Amino acid sequence: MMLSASPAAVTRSSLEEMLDSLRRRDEGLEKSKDLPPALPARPPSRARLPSARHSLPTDFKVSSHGQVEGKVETRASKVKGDTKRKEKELGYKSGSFVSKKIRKDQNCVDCNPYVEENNEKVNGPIAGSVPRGKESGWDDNICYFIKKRLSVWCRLPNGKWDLGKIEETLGDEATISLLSGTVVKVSTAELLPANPDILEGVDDLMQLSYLNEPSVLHNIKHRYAQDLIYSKAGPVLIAVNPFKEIPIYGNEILTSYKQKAKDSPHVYAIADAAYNEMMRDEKNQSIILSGESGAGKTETAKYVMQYLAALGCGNDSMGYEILQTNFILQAFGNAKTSRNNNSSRFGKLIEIHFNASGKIHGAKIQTFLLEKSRVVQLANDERSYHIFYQLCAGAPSTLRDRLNLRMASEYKYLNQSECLVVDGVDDGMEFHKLVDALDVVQICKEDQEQAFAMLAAVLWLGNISFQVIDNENHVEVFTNEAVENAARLINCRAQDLMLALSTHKIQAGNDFIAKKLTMQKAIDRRDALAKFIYTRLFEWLVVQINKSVKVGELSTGRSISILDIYGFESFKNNSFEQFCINYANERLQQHFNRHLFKLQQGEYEEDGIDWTKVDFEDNQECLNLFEKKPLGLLSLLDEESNFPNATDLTFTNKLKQYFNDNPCFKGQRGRAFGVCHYAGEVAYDTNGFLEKNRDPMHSEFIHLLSSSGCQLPKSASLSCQSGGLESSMQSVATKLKSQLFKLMHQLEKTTPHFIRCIKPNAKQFPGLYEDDLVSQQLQCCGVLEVVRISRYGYPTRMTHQEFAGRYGFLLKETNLSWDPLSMSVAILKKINFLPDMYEVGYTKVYLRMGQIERLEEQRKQFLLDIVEVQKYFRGGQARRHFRELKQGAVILQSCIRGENTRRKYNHMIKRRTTNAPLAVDDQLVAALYLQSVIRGMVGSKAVQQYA
Ligand SMILES: Nc1ncnc2c1ncn2[C@@H]1O[C@H](COP(=O)(O)OP(=O)(O)OP(=O)(O)O)[C@@H](O)[C@H]1O
Repeated sequence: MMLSASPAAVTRSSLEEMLDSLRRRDEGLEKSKDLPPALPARPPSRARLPSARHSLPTDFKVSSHGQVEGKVETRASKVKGDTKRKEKELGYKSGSFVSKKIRKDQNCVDCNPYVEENNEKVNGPIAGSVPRGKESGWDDNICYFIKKRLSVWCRLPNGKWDLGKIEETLGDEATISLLSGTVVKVSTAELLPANPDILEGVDDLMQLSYLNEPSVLHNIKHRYAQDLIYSKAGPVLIAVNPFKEIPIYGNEILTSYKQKAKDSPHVYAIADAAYNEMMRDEKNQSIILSGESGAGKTETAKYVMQYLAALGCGNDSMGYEILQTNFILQAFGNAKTSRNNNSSRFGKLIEIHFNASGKIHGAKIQTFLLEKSRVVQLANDERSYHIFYQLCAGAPSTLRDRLNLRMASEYKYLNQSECLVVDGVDDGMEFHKLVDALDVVQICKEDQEQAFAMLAAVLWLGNISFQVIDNENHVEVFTNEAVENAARLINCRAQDLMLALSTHKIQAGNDFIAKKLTMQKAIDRRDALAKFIYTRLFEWLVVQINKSVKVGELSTGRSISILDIYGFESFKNNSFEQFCINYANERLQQHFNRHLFKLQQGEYEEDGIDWTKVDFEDNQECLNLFEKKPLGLLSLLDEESNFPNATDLTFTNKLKQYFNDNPCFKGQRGRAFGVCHYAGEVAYDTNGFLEKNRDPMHSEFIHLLSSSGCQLPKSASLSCQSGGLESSMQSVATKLKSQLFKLMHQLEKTTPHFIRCIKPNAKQFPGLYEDDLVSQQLQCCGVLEVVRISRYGYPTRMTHQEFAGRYGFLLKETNLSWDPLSMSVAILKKINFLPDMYEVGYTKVYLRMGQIERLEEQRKQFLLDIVEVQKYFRGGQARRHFRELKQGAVILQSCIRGENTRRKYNHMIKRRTTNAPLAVDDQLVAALYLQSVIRGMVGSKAVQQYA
């Protein structure tokens, strides 16, 4: 279908008539509104229709797919000047929580994973985003509050917000009596309106009349104090970590969300929404968890999976198997850090696939960049991966003997940080649970034992030491049980292992000669082998799990992906690992921004919706700092890593030279530099950056492992030699970047659902809510802006084709000549939506939060009514059919009986003509014959009458 319109059309089409009448109705409704003066006015009725306010461009066309063809001038360009002026007039002011950072020309074309798909949409309208005129109403509101002496939030000199009542004002100074009884004098600029008591602790921040930093913080705090850890910020679920068990999970609660008996914010509700949307639209969904380290992402992801497993429990064992994979990956990929006792040290995307009837029929797990250095090097008070401690504490004696296993305290890789246990965790018990989980995902006992042998080999490698043998600090391996055990577990000759650890092969002509390594190089070599074995073991495990949970062909259009990556980290000393983790978080933040701010607002403008932009903290500039080619942190890091004489210091100096003027970069003394991330500034020490980025794959290792008599190390080396060779040549940073780009492409094909996990305190204590910490996290994820966009925005967007197709039958009369846009308008008119609740764009219908449910409800009811009518109709039809059959049967029977009797009669007549005497029987038969003939005649007469 092609639709074109000309603003200059003289005759009014029926569509225009309809649009006008709809607008007149909306205006009528609007006038009747009686809003209290003190509350900020709802956005004035914006149920505008394109023809009423925006003339369609002359070359405007809608394709059959509902896409705008031709150039549509965006409203942004038209209103930009106006709004700037308006902003000035209204004295728009950005508070700390709603700080604005708008940057132009921020997308680096060759560094953007989205560029191919929608460059114009993302870059175009947003670059010059305009502050909202509407939100500047704070000033007016506070004047009203001051006049009426109402409750206000007041920022004290220490920066904290407190609730109080305005006693009096003198010029720009207000005297406030705080709830504690203290009276303070502050500038009126430090006051913000407080919400009425009735709005205390609302489920959804969208319900707050006054949306400001202290109100949001207070609302979440109030709920947290009552163990209500979940709140909504429009479409985003906010989950505050309780750091204690609370009875809000389990089968009973799960069932009430499943049956829609409960609808308060909950992780189950998000999972339910994703599931229903997937089943309704046959579109892949994603649930994206973000938040700082220790904020609760992994725990929340587990509850999502638990819910989905319960919903899609067609193949019971599959749901259970998928849940068990969590346990295995946590054992091998999580560790105690100073911020979180169970911190994920890898990123994970799990796709759960469903069949047409909504039952789980398989899954696929992808992991990203495991933190390798943790295997060999630990910060104080931190642990290596849980699995090492679990194995040492829980392995049964037979296994211990076979692996020559000792206590964790006897291994240097584990005892260096002097932290061997985690409070409240029994590693021995965890080991048994792990073995059960490995059984569930069908990893055979033989493979399990090989995996444990590799772990033990890593531990023994750490105990290998070297002795200096000459003046040049060249070393040899110190022969002790560590070498023997490590070699035995890898299943290679001890001599070969010693050579691989202490020598470097150099080609001389056609021969190779072994050159002794120096002490540091040998230690690095040993650690590199341990890291290599561990990472290959981790990868092998993921492959085995995937084999186990994959069932046949994975479906398209019916999957839910759950993304849980390591949270943003900022320590006192931040190294290459934090650099990578924080870069990954920047990418994820951009995905969040893109979906909740950029795409949505861009779409409104393109589609002619009357929309005033909400600004947000865009992290594109920081991403550019990382990704830009050739001058970005990652490119320069790669360049220096390939340069033989480069050092960490030359790398840092290069950064300082190139990025001196970049506002996201902060040059620091020596080998340090800082990056202004979306979540705050982080100082990185580049010590070890180049080596960690190169992550060299020594040929000696491949040689050593491929000679192993065990399958697992052998296959690890083979995978490196074949398919993995190219990727093993890539630097860590490049690998991470391409993994993240691939991930973003994948996520782009899904409908995202966001969960923002918040860490209420750094001590991991239950019940402790630190305002500053929470405020900073909410600020990072732009909670206020999300709520604002949601409050005034339209989460449901459907093309006119889809809308007309789905709801067109609700119209009593339709005109076949109507195009989908006319149908959409007619439907909206019929449904009687409030004026604020929808917008009609050039290509789509836009509905506010909650409206689609209303429409769906009406659709459902209508369908039920139709079924009811159909039921009566079909019943009547079936009854009539039955009667017809019955009558037919009677007629048929009477005909057959008549025929039979006629035959008998003829037979009797024949006997009479031959003068044969009539027997008594024959007399009886004759009487019966006469009777039946008469009955037959009466019956057919009745039937004829009835028919
Ligand atoms: N809903 C919850 N109920 C009870 N405790 C929780 C909940 N969410 C998190 N926790 C507690 O907080 C700890 C940290 O949570 P989690 O490991 O999920 O954080 P994370 O955000 O994944 O951190 P990282 O990025 O370091 O992996 C958990 O080990 C658990 O003790």
